[in-house]
Amino acid sequence: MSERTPLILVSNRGPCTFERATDGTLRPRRGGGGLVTALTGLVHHRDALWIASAMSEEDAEVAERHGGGAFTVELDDVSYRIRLVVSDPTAYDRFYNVIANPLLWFIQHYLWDLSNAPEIRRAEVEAYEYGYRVVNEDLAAAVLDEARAFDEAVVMLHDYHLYVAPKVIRRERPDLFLHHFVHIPWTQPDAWRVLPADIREDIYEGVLANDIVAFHTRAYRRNFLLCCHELFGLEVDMEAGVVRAPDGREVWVRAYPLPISAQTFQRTAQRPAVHEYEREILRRRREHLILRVDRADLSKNILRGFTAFDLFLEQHPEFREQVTFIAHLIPSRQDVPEYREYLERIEALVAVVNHRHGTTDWMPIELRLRENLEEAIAAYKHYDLLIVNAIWDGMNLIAKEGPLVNERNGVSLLSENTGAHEELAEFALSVNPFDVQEQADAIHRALTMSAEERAWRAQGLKRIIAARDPGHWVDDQLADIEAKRAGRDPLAARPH
Ligand SMILES: O=P(O)(O)OC[C@H]1O[C@@H](O)[C@H](O)[C@@H](O)[C@@H]1O
Repeated sequence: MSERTPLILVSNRGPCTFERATDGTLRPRRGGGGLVTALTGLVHHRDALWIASAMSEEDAEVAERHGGGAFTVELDDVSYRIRLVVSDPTAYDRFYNVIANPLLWFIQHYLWDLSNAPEIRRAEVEAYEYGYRVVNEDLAAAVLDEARAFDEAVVMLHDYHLYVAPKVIRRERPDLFLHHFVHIPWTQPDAWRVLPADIREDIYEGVLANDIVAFHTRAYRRNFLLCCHELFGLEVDMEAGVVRAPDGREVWVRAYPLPISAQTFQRTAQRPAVHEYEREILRRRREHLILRVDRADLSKNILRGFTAFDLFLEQHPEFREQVTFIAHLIPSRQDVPEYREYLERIEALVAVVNHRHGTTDWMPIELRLRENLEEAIAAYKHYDLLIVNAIWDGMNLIAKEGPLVNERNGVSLLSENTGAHEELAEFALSVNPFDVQEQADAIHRALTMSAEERAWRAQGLKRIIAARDPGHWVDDQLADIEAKRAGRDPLAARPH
């Protein structure tokens, strides 16, 4: 693919949201989450226009000021060319708070089993029709508008918010190359049966309108192929990773595990604000420091993590007053009732554990409910144990960021259901996210591990994490785009 082939990125959340400063001006603030990190790697690598939803009134105001067109934003030394798309607020609310989160997010993290899945009523069907589809059509319209200037372009769509947009784009512009990266797990066929058949079909038709569908791991890639075959009887080649779409086109299905940028992250870890927070941690730390950093999301399995810690303290009372568990939790999606309740349950459980084991001058769990990158990085540097016990997680970048900058040969407790586990299993302590006793035992093992084993594990993790950067991730995808455009055989392209 030529360096000059225009690249259009599309995602619901853009690189920043706008906030009103005290002087009344609108200032960009970097968006959180793995997706923004991943796409920033892409923007670093290639000139690209990034189309995203206006997620707040302030975003909409900025979009309006630019006449709905593209503009440039400078953020943390990166220059982004973005276009914010304003959708009808009611449609957007249905799209984000009824369909994308929770419905699709829950299905794709197995957060329901089929006995406690939600009732689908007219409200959900209408939210799909008049919310999810509408926002997808709005974003697709912006892509078509931007692509009008080009004879050819590659459109890279991202995540579960945009499953329908590709078919809207393809209908108008079959010549554009459509590549869709799904950053969250793809679950097995039965999980998708929660959706009414016509919605399920609409979603798969949408995703299969792409030329390439991409995931972080081979397991999600396999699940997607299985779904195409079992739910829709489509012809799939599991080995080559190819599915024949209903209209006869070949769709490639690929896995590209997302790396972090070691260089950029290490630079961020040297900011003066990080050093300031480190001093505070060093002043207050006990013998052992356990850390977790997560969005307060049900998929992150935060309650079971605290229960495991509770068990550990009960079974190993000699560790009381010796260990502190800092939990940096970023409140997220608070307009969705399940998320609000989850946060309440987290706070209640922390109060119980602290009450049960705490003493007058020791609080076992310290809950930090805020987003503060520098504070979190300071804690990364000084943990003895990092807990990542997600029920399911597309990749989980915390599992990579923490070990990269940690300075104490800290151990990683890592759920076997995270995408990162495919790469890091050898050097982490793998756990089953449901098995709280196993997690309690792993906490004990980590805190009593020999210095040699800790060093061996920590160095192994650092080596794997630093070996690849987002440039490789982007190059692999661009190489496959090139191969497919050139009509090459999928098996002859690089192995997946
Ligand atoms: O709802 P939000 O805050 O935009 O978060 C969405 C993102 O959440 C992140 O946790 C996921 O890794 C991304 O895949 C996803 O796009």
